Amino acid sequence: MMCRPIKIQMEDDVALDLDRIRAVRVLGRGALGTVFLVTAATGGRLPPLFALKVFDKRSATKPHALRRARWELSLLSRLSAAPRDHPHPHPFLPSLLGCVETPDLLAWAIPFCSGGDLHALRRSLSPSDEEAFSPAATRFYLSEIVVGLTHLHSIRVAYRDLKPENILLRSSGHIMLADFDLSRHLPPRSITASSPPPPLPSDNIRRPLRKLTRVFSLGAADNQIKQARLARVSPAGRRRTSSSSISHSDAEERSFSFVGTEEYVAPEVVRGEGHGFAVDWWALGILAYELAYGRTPFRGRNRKETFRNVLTRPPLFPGRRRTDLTDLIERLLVKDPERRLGFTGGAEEVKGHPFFHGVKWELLPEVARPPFMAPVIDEEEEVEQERSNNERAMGFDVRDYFKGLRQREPTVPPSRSSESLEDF
Ligand SMILES: Nc1ncnc2c1ncn2[C@@H]1O[C@H](COP(=O)(O)OP(=O)(O)OP(=O)(O)O)[C@@H](O)[C@H]1O
Repeated sequence: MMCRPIKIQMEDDVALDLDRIRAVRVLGRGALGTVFLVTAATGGRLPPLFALKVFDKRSATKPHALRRARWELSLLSRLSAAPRDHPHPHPFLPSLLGCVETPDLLAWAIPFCSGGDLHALRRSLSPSDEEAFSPAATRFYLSEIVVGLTHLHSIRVAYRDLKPENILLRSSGHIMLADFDLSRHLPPRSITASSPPPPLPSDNIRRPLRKLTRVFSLGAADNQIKQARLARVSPAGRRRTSSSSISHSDAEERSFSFVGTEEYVAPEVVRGEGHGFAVDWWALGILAYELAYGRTPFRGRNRKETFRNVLTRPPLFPGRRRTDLTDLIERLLVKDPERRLGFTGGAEEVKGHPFFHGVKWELLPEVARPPFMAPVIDEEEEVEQERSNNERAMGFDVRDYFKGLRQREPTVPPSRSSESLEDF
């Protein structure tokens, strides 16, 4: 089959050759695509294992699904393009390893995160949802997320889908924000101040790694960080929300589409007022709450109740003890976006909150022992063994995977993705 590369701005050639890669297994299925663990033929520029997100053009009944897939790809390309002042891939954002388009598929490769996602990790640690991460672990993850958001905002991109399921964990234990199909470029006038990306070193660069305690000033209680083996738990499906865009003459400045995951949607989005970068700071508040307390603060019995809570209720904290974390959450969960932490001062304002006091932001990627490390996976070894045992039996071709799906479902019903992305 002819595979044609997508024209995107990259310094290196990123065209993937589907004849030279084999899928080992499906890593996950989302509203937009299926993600595979993939191995490439030896000798190329690709790592031995990587993730391949594949968008099946034939199963998408709505044109905006393809548009979203293309947007995600173009953003990844942009994140990977190395401007002179920031020459390495961002440590907490994915880099684009390659991409390919066929008449049926649009596929792109990003680094494989063997640690699963934060939602699965939290559930594996506390299945009852009662306990959650320690303050130190919460601070570590929030800090890395803030650095990722700082960079996105600096290139005028609002993420709009911050939630634990989209925070993947690399084998190093550091985070990688994933899933950018809901993100949106916001033109300058809508921008709340956001600082330029810090000159973070790539995690490809060999440097002496640092201990968590040298990057964070940890209190005694915070030192009780436990090592945990990660269970591969499928993230519980949380409904993503997407309904009609609200038309507005000012639409160039702000986004008026109604997207996100119910429990993470900001009040201004519920009210249909249009939104800017402050939606990400709101979502950071929800995430901070969920990481610390094991549940989101405004969840109701149904969508209507959740939204009512989002609009009217203050977050309530178990035990009512006031801490820097509860203060941070309250300031991020201010209903009026213009009074929300981060609106006026951007990421620097968030970083300056006392909860983050002592965080050495530029050293974060060098923390050698993050709170949780993924179990050492020997998939790479397995792949190598299989490869030497029997080259032809190794894995499967992603094109065959989708052909097989189509044969089993001759008339493809509207997919979950096309339903949930309706009218975007
Ligand atoms: N780089 C990666 N490494 C490991 N697993 C990954 C990677 N990227 C994605 N996954 C897995 O695949 C799942 C689906 O990926 P992703 O969220 O990007 O797809 P999507 O179709 O955009 O989903 P959504 O419905 O959230 O929009 C993720 O939840 C995750 O479990």
